Amino acid sequence: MRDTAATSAQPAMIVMSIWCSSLSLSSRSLAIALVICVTLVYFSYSFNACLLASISRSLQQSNLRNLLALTSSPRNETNNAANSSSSNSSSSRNSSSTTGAPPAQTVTSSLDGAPKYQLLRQQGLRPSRHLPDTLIIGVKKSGTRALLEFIRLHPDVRAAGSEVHFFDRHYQRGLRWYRHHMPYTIEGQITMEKTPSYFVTKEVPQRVYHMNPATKLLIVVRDPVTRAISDYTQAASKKADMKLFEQLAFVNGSYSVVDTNWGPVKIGVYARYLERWLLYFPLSQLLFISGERLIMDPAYEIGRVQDFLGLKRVVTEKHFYFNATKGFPCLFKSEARSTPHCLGKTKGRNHPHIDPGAIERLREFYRPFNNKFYQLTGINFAWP
Ligand SMILES: Nc1ncnc2c1ncn2[C@@H]1O[C@H](COP(=O)(O)OS(=O)(=O)O)[C@@H](OP(=O)(O)O)[C@H]1O
Repeated sequence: MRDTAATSAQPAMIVMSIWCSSLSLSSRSLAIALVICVTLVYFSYSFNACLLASISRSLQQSNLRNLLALTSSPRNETNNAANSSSSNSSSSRNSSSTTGAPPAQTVTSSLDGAPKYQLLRQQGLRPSRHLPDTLIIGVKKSGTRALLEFIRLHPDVRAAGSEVHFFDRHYQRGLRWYRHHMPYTIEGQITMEKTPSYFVTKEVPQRVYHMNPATKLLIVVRDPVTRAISDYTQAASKKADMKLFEQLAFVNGSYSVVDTNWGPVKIGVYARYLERWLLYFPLSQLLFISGERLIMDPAYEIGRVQDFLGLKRVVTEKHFYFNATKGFPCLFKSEARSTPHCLGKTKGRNHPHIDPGAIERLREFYRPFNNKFYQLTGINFAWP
C-alpha cells in the first residue's frame, strides 16, 4: 500500500524538480520551491495512503459480515445466550438499555472456540447482544415459524432460535434477561424474535412500546377458520382423548352458538387484538403477511418483508422449492443446514375432517370481524 502511494507521488516530484532546475533562481526562491515541492509530495502521499486504507477497510468489513452470516448457527447461539452470564456494559444503537455489548471477558469465555469471533475481534468488530428491533408477534398457527426461517436467511437478520415469551410470561425478569436471549449481532444486523402469543396478550402492546416505540411488528394472518382447525389439530396431537372439533367450537352441541371462549375460536377475531396494538403503534410500523400467500408464493411475501425492514432483497425465489411430499415450500439451504430441507413435522400437519356445516357456520361468525380487520389494515385478505 505504501509503495503504491509513494509511486503515485513520484511524478509530482519529478515535475517539480525539472521546473526548479530549468529556472535559474535565487537561493531564497529555490528554498520556497523546495518547501512547496515537499508539501506537495507529503499531501499526495497522505491522500493516496488514506484512500487505499479506507478501501481495504470496507472490503474487510463486508467480507467479515458475509463470513458471520454464512458460518453462524442459530441453535448454538441460542444455547450460548442461555448459558452466558449477564452483561452490564452497553454500546451504541438505540439506548443503553437496548444494547448488550458483553464485557470482553464474557465474550472470550463463551465464544473463544469460534474462529469467526476471534477474527471479528481482531478486526475490532465486537459482536454484542441487542434487544430486538423487530418482532413477529403472531398469529399462532398462521405460518410464523416459516416466516422466521425464511427471513433469517438474510445475512443482516439474526434471530433468537426459540420463542422467548418475554412480554407475556417472563416480563418480570427484566430487559437484561431478555437481551441475553438474543443472538450476537454486529453493527447493521437486525435482531428478531418471534412469539405468536404476543398478538393476543393484553399487556404486550404497552410493554413492547416501553421497550422501544420504534419496534417493527410482523404479523402473519391466515383464514381464521383454518387457523382454528390447525390450532385444534396441534392440541389434539398432544391429548389422546380430545373431544371433536365440532363439540368444542359450539355451545350445547348445536351449531347455533359459537363458543367464543374457546381459544382456537377466540384467537381468530383478529380485529379485536389489532385494535389494542393500534393504541400504541401506527399502522406504518406493522406489516401483515398473508399466511396463504406465504405458502403459495413465499418469495413474494419475503420480498415485502425485506422492503419493510429496509433490507436489500437477498432472499428470493432461488431459495425455495416446492416439496410435493410435504405439500409446502421448503428451503434449498439455510443458516443451520446447507442441504435442502423442509420445516419440521409439527408444521404442515394433516387436519382432521370437519363437518362442512360447522365450517360454514364459523365462516358466517367470522365474516364481520374479518371485514373489520380488512378495514383496519387496508388489506382485503379475501377469506371465504
Ligand atoms: N413452508 C411451510 N412448511 C410448513 N408449514 C408451513 C409453511 N408455510 C406455512 N406453513 C403453515 O404454518 C403453520 C404453522 O404455523 P406457525 O408456525 O405459526 O405455528 S406456531 O404458532 O408456531 O405453532 C402450519 O399449519 P398446519 O398446516 O396446521 O400444521 C402450516 O400451514
